[in-house]
Amino acid sequence: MHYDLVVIGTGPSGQKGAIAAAKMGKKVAIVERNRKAVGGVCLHTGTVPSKTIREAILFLTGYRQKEVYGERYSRKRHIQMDDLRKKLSEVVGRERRVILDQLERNFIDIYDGEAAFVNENEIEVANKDRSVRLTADYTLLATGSKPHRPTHIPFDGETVFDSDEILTIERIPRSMIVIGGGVIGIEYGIMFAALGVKITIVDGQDTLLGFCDSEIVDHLMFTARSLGITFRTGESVRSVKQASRNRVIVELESQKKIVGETAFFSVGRKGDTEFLNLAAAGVEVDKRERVKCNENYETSSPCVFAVGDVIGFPALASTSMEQGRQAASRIFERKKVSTGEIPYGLFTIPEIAMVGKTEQELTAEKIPFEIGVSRFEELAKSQICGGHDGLLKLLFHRESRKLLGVHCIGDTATEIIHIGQTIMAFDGTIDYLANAIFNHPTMAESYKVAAFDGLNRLCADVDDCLGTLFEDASEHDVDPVAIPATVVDTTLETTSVS
Ligand SMILES: Cc1cc2nc3c(=O)[nH]c(=O)nc-3n(C[C@H](O)[C@H](O)[C@H](O)COP(=O)(O)OP(=O)(O)OC[C@H]3O[C@@H](n4cnc5c(N)ncnc54)[C@H](O)[C@@H]3O)c2cc1C
Ligand SMILES: NC(=O)c1ccc[n+]([C@@H]2O[C@H](COP(=O)([O-])OP(=O)(O)OC[C@H]3O[C@@H](n4cnc5c(N)ncnc54)[C@H](O)[C@@H]3O)[C@@H](O)[C@H]2O)c1
Repeated sequence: MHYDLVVIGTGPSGQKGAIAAAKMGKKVAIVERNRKAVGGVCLHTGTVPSKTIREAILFLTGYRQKEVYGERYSRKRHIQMDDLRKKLSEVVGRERRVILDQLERNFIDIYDGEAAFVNENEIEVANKDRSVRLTADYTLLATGSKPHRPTHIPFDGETVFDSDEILTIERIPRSMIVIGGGVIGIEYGIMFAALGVKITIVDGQDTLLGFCDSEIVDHLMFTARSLGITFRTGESVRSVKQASRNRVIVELESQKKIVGETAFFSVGRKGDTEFLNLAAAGVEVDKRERVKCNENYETSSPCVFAVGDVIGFPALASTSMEQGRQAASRIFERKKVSTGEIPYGLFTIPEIAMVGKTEQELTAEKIPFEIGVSRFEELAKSQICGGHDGLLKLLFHRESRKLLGVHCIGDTATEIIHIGQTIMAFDGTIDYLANAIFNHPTMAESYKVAAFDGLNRLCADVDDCLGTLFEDASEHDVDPVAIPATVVDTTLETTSVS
């Protein structure tokens, strides 16, 4: 059978790439190892399971409500792994049906089996029952990634496990040594700490989550420590030994020994390219088995494009989807690839989200900026719902007042970050936020509070604050009537503080 496009992999990047090409009127096939795996790592072992389990933990432990009803409040005592997995099969089953339905109604042929190149225009798809050969003008590699599993680590799936296996462990351990404090290690580490598991996180780097704003990371570390997590940063692991079924000993190069019931290995991921016979198509990979490609998703073979985790950074479900769509329009419409600011969302407890530059980056680039902060404990919505722990931080240019970065920690951070993302996409200023009316009570109001805080700081720097705000209002094309209200608020607040 001949196709305009064969997509390998049904994760977010493959699905969206296949659908985009089908919408352009192309004949498209998509290949997945087996039909059960439709949806990819995202649906079966990555994003969706980890977030479903997180939600179950927050719900069953009554985490958010403890502030109101006291530390001993919980919805269920003696939570088991099966309680956490209860919702998972339902969520995964539904999502899988939605994906299959979307592919089918766009007339995309779905093949079950492991795909491997015969040459750059021919692919063999084999499962235990049969093997078929497909020919294609173009192939889109969307095969994703898998956990990096060093060979000297004694993985057994129950005492020493990776992020695929953590979903099937039989019972919640009393303690867990997390090796690798990247996004996966920290998300799962904090989740299990919220369940009362004693967590130690070991990482080779001195600073964790280095791409996030350091104030936000400090805030997260404070909360993590208050949940009993111990951090061992700047440490190398010498060995991991399984002393018995419920006892692991991790030895560090610094001679420290950490003893725990279990060890969770999360030291990064590698491209899922082992069985693709990429050499037959002339496609090159790097040392982590990721496909090498340029910014237009073109690989070293002119007929083969690659998207999603298999090409590495940023390796998110959100970016993977967009890469799939953009690759399809690059292949068939020769469109230039362009992406705006990428929002990051970390589903830690509390959650973290960011868009744009961090304070460290602006300082290094010598960009004159000011900060506006809103603390969630001051928001009515936060009082109503619980989850006071958090803040929103706006970074804006001192002269143009354009928003340069937004950093948030706390409940709904991953949702409300998109407000900042949109303002930045339209080159918006902090004045817009100070003047806009937000629904009350909402967490989104934190933008307005932070904007006022930012304007106050800017004001504190000039002699004639009132005059400056009026001048700036006309300069920045803001309704001048709205600005004095800010000033009145500012004066009152300043008076009450002094
Ligand atoms: C624990 C965890 C939590 C995560 N949380 C988040 C999050 O909160 N937010 C976020 O944005 N991202 C998150 N991610 C990342 C996200 O899951 C990935 O970025 C996303 O799944 C990548 O999508 P993809 O389309 O590249 O491939 P994948 O989802 O990896 O799918 C690839 C598919 O290709 C198939 N395949 C591979 N080789 C072949 C072959 N030879 N033949 C046939 N089929 C093949 C595989 O079976 C798989 O189904 C998380 C990842 C993990 C591991
Ligand atoms: N919310 C989200 O968006 C989300 C959630 C989970 C995963 N993800 C995606 O999954 C990807 C993979 O996550 P990850 O956490 O596995 O990888 P990662 O690359 O983010 O982190 C790996 C960590 O392991 C450490 N490390 C490596 N080797 C080590 C060793 N020998 N000893 C001690 N520490 C070591 C590194 O310093 C690093 O901090 C992420 O890059 C991200 O794109 C995203």
